[in-house]
Formats: sequence, C-alpha cells, structure tokens
Amino acid sequence: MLPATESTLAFGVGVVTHLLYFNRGEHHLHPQHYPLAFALASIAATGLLLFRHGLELSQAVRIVGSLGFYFVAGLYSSLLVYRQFLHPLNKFPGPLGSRISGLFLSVGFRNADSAVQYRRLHEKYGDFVRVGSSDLSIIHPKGVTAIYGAGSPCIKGDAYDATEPLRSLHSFRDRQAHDNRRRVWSSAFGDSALRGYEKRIRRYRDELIAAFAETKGKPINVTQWFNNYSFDVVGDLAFGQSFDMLENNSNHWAVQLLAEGFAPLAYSLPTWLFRLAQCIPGATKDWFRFLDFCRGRMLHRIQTKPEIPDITSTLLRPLAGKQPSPEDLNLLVGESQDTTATTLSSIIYQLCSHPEQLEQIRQLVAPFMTDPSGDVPSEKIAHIDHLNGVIYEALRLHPPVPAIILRKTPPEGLMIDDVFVPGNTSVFCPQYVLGRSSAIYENPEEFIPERWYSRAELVKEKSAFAPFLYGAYGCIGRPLAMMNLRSTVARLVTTFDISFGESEDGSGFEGKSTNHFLWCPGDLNVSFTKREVQ
Ligand code: HEM
Repeated sequence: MLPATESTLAFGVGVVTHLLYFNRGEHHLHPQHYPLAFALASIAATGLLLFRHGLELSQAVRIVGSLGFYFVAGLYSSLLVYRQFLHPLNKFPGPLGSRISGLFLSVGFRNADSAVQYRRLHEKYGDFVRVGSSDLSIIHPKGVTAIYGAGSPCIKGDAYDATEPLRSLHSFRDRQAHDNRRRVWSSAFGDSALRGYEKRIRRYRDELIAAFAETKGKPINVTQWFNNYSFDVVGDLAFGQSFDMLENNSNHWAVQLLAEGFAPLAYSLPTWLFRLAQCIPGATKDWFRFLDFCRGRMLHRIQTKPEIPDITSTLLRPLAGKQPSPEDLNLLVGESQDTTATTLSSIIYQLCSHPEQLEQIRQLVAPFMTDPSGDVPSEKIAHIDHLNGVIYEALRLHPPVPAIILRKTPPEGLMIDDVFVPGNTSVFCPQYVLGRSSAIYENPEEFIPERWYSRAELVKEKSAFAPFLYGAYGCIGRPLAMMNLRSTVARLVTTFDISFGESEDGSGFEGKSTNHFLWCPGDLNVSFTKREVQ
C-alpha cells in the first residue's frame, strides 16, 4: 500500500497536469505520445526503484502502478470537475454527457444520422446547444455570418488537422497559408477556365442522357447514376481521364475506397481519437492506396497535354512545374463531386415530388435549347431565376454538407447577436437544421423556389443560407457546380418525362440517407421516358 503522502502527491500532479497542460491549448495532433510517455515514465520509475533503491520487482511494479493510478485519477477527476462545474460553456444547454465529452454523442451517431439528431437537439435545447466539452452547435439566425462571414475572426477547427502532415487547400488552418494556396486555385476556377471545362463536361452529359434514354422509362436509381456522372466529370477535369463509371454503372474501385475512407466521419469523433486510430497498423491503408492512385493518374496526366485545358493545366501553371499535392487531388475528386451528385439527386427528387415545378422549368428553359446537340451552355440559362430558385431550394432542404463545418472562436471570444461565446470554443452551424428553421424561413418545409427571387419575404435571414459557405474558406467550385447543375437539369427536363418509379414514394431518399461529413441520400428510383416533342 502506498503511503498517503505519495498517493496525494501523485493525485495532485495529475490535477496540475490537467490544469496547466491539457486544459490549455490544443493537444490533438500527437495523441499517441501521451500513453507512450506514461509507459516510459512507468518503466523509468520501476527501474529506479529496482536498481537505485534495491526493491523487489513485484514491489516496484506495485508502487509504480499505484502512483500511476493516483496520477490518472487526479487528472481525470480534475477534468470531470472542471467540465461539469467550472467550464465557461456550462451556461449553454445540452445533453448532460456532452459536458464531459463529445464521445457521448458519437455513440448516438452510430446510424450515421447526425444532421437529423442535431435537429432534434436544437428542437429540445434552442439555438445554442453544447454538443461536446468545448463544442457548440449554433442555429441562431446571425450565427452563420458571425462564424463563417468574410470578417469573422474564427479560424478552422482542429478537425482540419485530421490528415496532418498531408494538407490540401481545404485543410489549411493558417489563414495566410490558406490564402496563398487559394490564389493558386482561383485561376483554375476563373471564367475562361470554366468555359473550357464546360466543353469537356458535355461529353459526359451526352453519355448520361444516352444511358437514361436506353432505359425506356424503366426506373433507375438516380443516386448511383449521378454519382457515375459526377465522378467521370471530375476524373476528366482532374486527370484528363474519366473513371468509366457511366460506362460500367458502378463505382470505380478507387471511388469505393474513398467512400469507405469517409465512413468514420459519420460519428463526429474527436480529432485526437481519429488520429490515434491512424496509428493502428493497416488502419489507413485504403486511404493511402487511394492517394497513390491519385498520384499515379496525376503522373500519367502530366505526360499528356490536353487540347482543352483541364483543372490540372491551370493548377500546374502557377505551381511552376510542381505538382498539386495528392491531398489536393483527393479534395477535388472526393469532396467536391459527391456534392454535385447529391444536389442533382435532390433536384430530381423535388421535381418528381412537385411535377408542376418540373413543367414550369421545362417551359422556361425550352426556348434556349436550340443547339442541334441538344445541350445548352450554362450562361444562356444562368439568368432564369426560377431555375436558380429550384437549385437553391434543393440545396436548402438537402444541403450536401449538412452538419459540421468546424470553426474555432478567437481567444477573446465572439458575440453572436447578444450572446457571448467564450474563446477557443469549437463552433458550427448545421445547414440542415438552419434550412428547416422557421426562425429563418417562412413555411420552411415547403418547396418554394420563388422565395429566392420574387418572394423575398419568405426568407427572414438570407445570410443563414450558406450551402457553399462564403467568406475566405467558401467553396471555390461554386461557379463550376452551378454551371453543371443548370445545364444538366435543363437537358434532363427537356429530354425526358420524369417521374418516380412505380414502387417509389421517395421516402427512402431522406429516410435511408446518411451523413459522413457529406450527405449521402438513399436510393431513388426514377423513370425517364424520352419525350416525343422537344
Ligand atoms: C453543389 C455542389 C457543392 C457544394 C454544396 C459545395 C460546398 C462546399 C462547402 C460547404 C465548402 C466549405 C467546406 C469547409 O470549409 O469545410 C466547400 C469547399 C470547397 N469546395 Fe465545394 N461544394 C460544391 C461543389 C464543388 C465543386 C464542383 C468543386 C470543384 C471541382 C468544389 C471545390 C471545393 C474546394 C476546393 C473547397 C475548399 C475551399 C477552401 O478551403 O478554400 N466544390 N464546398
């Protein structure tokens, strides 16, 4: 048995370690160092007792074990007491377990339905909900501008360090480093570059239309088909070579790896745990296989010069011969394409649910579909307010990034309207919950495209609508996405009669959807019958 003074001392050291070290700053980058340091200290202390003080091995192990126990007990007691009773976020409501750890909610997210669950939490607790020891979910109408707006003092949260030291444009937390990389990317998304991409994309849109025409009205799962289309498009824009997914109507193996790599994001695990899991041998092998695949395709692409410049051409130019990082390519291939595909699915879901809207868009775009190819450049139809309204309504009700886009408040804290959010708090505004909030929209559950142009009174707080985000870290691919969405929707509605398949009621589209940072809708069986008169 350890004397009381030693056990108290070990306990006290635990408390002090928490208060002076773990309770200050960030500690998520190298979580494996802590158990390692603990093990090394235990071995050193055992050695000291054995060789310096001549104790028996069993005696030395018992003493070191007890000291270790009291140290850990002190550390965790301090952590629990602090988080439960003294934490500056205690004034915010939320599930009791969340005060102690975000892991409490991670367990509840086992069905990958975090966006729906955040909605329930906000219905119960209000605009500010504490969802972790230092984490707030916020749906106050002024929250989005305060947290993500151009002048916001917030920085990206620790989750963006998940793959450190690998970095993409998306994951730079340092503002200056991000801005420098973003300047390189901007040239790849300027007007003239987009016109070139539009030409490259047309070939895949033709393939999509041809594949739908071949079905002769037999219902098909559009969620998969739009995935096929979007990944083929980005494969072409990034590597000058598609994934042949439209041809095979199935995921390319690399795309499948990517989807599996995203799966753990469903549980909103703390970043330290995520990084700890990466230390398990083999745990990230699929991820690295995917990055190797990107690297291989990139090398192949660099050896060929495309007739019409692709994204890589424009990215390579300012990099002066250096290659984009494989993480950048992962960003391009993974995150950006799922979003375009899910938005197309959401639009078709809403148009099948509201056939009168489908007819209205058809009437509006038909006069511009004069090209013999059947296609239409986006700029010809970009001014059609109702078409844009349909896209925005789909994005409002089914935001592709529906829940956590993490930011951290500055050390001095942040005012959101008249609510003070303490410094160094992880904050996010779930777009899915905001999109259905009656504090922000009149009749939020209704699909009303006019709210985005002629019935502005139906949007009470426009700044809360941010499916692409805005500000310094907003989506750089927005113009490309909008261009692709407009032209593809115009082409689909003028080429086909579109309706839910016979046994489809649309319930699984949302009901079986999951959220892995990006939203993945359930299957949606839709019938496309070629129209006689166009
Ligand atoms: C409907 C389609 C899309 C939606 C809703 C969307 C949404 C978003 C959102 C919410 C972010 C911010 C994420 C964060 O801060 O964590 C973002 C960032 C980004 N998006 Fe998109 N996106 C779409 C399409 C695209 C496309 C087509 C591309 C490119 C081909 C793209 C490229 C990017 C890039 C590179 C970033 C990182 C920007 C930065 O950190 O500076 N996105 N997108």
